[in-house]
Amino acid sequence: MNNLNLSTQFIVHPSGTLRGVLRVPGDKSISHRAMMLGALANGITQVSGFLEGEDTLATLAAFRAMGVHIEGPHQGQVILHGVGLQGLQPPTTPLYLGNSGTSMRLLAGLMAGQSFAVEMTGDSSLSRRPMRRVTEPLTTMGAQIETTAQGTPPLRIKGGQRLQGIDYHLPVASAQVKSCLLLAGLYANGMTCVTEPAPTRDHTERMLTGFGYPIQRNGPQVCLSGGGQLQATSIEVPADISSAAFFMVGASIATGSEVLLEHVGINPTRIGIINILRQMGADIHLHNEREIGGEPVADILVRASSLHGIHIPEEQVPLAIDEFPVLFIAAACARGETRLTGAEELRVKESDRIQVMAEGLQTLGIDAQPTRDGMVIQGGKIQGGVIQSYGDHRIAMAFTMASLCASNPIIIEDCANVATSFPNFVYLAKQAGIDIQLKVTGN
Ligand SMILES: O=C(O)C1=C[C@@H](OP(=O)(O)O)[C@@H](O)[C@H](O)C1
Ligand SMILES: C=C(OP(=O)(O)O)C(=O)O
Repeated sequence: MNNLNLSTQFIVHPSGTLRGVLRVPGDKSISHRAMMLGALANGITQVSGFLEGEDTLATLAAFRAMGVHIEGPHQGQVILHGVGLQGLQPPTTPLYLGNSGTSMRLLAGLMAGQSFAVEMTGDSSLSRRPMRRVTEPLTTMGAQIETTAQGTPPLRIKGGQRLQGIDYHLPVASAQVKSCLLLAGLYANGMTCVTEPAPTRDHTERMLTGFGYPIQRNGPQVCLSGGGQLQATSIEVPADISSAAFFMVGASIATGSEVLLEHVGINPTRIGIINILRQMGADIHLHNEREIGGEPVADILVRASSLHGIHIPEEQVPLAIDEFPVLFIAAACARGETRLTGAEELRVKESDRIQVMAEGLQTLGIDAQPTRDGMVIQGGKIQGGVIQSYGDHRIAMAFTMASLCASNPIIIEDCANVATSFPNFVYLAKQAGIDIQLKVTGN
C-alpha cells in the first residue's frame, strides 16, 4: 500500500530458466500468530524468521498501539515483552490493518475478550471483505460488534462483555474463522469448540500448544477452555510455502530449470501446492525434512517438467487456498484442460481471484472460463500483454511467473501490495533468472 499516489508496475520479459538456491521470507500466517501469542504471553518471546511484510507489520503495530513493548523487527528477529492475557491497554486511535484479512479476523476474536472498545479499519480491499463470518459467531459468544450494513469493516468492538464458550460448526473451511473463535475462547467462560468441514491450516493450534495452552483435538473438532495462561517461548518461523509456490510453479514451467527452496514450512495443512503440482506431473523432491518449533520444514527441489491438466481434487482446495493464482498459470502452461471446482472462497480474497485471473489469462490469449466456484483452463500459448492485478499481491506475482512461458513481455499494473507478503520478491525473482523491472511512477 502506498498513499502517495504512486503506481508500481512490473515489466517482465520472457526469460529462459529458473536456477539457484532461494530462501523466501517467513511464513505470513505463523508470523501473525507469533505476534499475537507472544504479546499476550507471560514473559519474553523471541521470534526469528519473522516476515517483515506489511500485513504482519500491521499486526505488530496493533500490539504496540495496545502498550506491548516489542523490539525489532531486525533481520527477522522480534522480541516481545508479553503482557499476559489481561495486560493490553486501550489503543488511542483505531487499529489500521492495511490489506490484511488475517490481522482483522484473528484480532476480532482477541479484541472481543478485552475490557475496552476497539475500532479496526483497513485499506479499500480489506474494507470490502466479509466479516460476518467472524462477527456472527462472536456475537453468539456475547461480543458486541458493529460492521457496515454490508457486514464489512470497519469493525467496532464494544469490549467489556463476558464471553461464553461456543460449539461452532464452520459453514466455510476457514482457518481465519477457526483461529478467531479459538482466540476469543481464551477469554470465554467454559469450553469453545470449533468443527471444520475440511482441514484448514492448523498453525494456531500448534502455536497454542507451543505456548503451553492445553487444547483438545478430536478429528475435525478442536476445543479449548478459557481462563488459562500463555507461557512465553521462542519461535523460529519457517519460509512461507505460499511464497515458495511462485518459484515452484516457475521452475516447473520454464524449460531446464532447477531451484532449491530452503527451509520451507511443509505443514500437511499447507502442502496442497505440492500435491496438486505433482498430480500435474511436476518434479518436486523434499530434502532434509525436519521439525522446528512444532512445524515441519524441508528444502524443496523443483525441476522443470512437462505438466498436464487435471481436475483438482476438492479436498486439496483449502490446503492450497492462496496458491490458486499461480496454479492457474501452471494450468495455462500445461497440456490439456485443468478444472477447479469447490473454490468459491477465492472470490472474497484481496480481489476476486477467479474473475481477475480469468481476465488476465484471457488477455494473454489463454482460454480461461470462470465458473461460480472455480475455473476451466485450456493450456495454450501465452502471449504478452498488460495485466491488471487490482492491487492483489498474489495476482501480481502469479503473472510474473507467466513470463517464463510467454512469447512477449508482460506488464503488470498495481503491484505495490506485493510488499504485504513478499517484500523482496523482485530481488529474488531477478536472482533466480527472471527478467523483471520494477517501475514506480507518480500521478
Ligand atoms: O489463517 C490464516 O493465516 C490464513 C487463512 C486463509 O484464509 P481463510 O481462512 O479465509 O481461508 C488464507 O487465505 C490467508 O492468507 C491466511
Ligand atoms: C488471502 C490472503 O491474506 P489475508 O486474508 O490475510 O488478507 C493472502 O495472503 O493470499
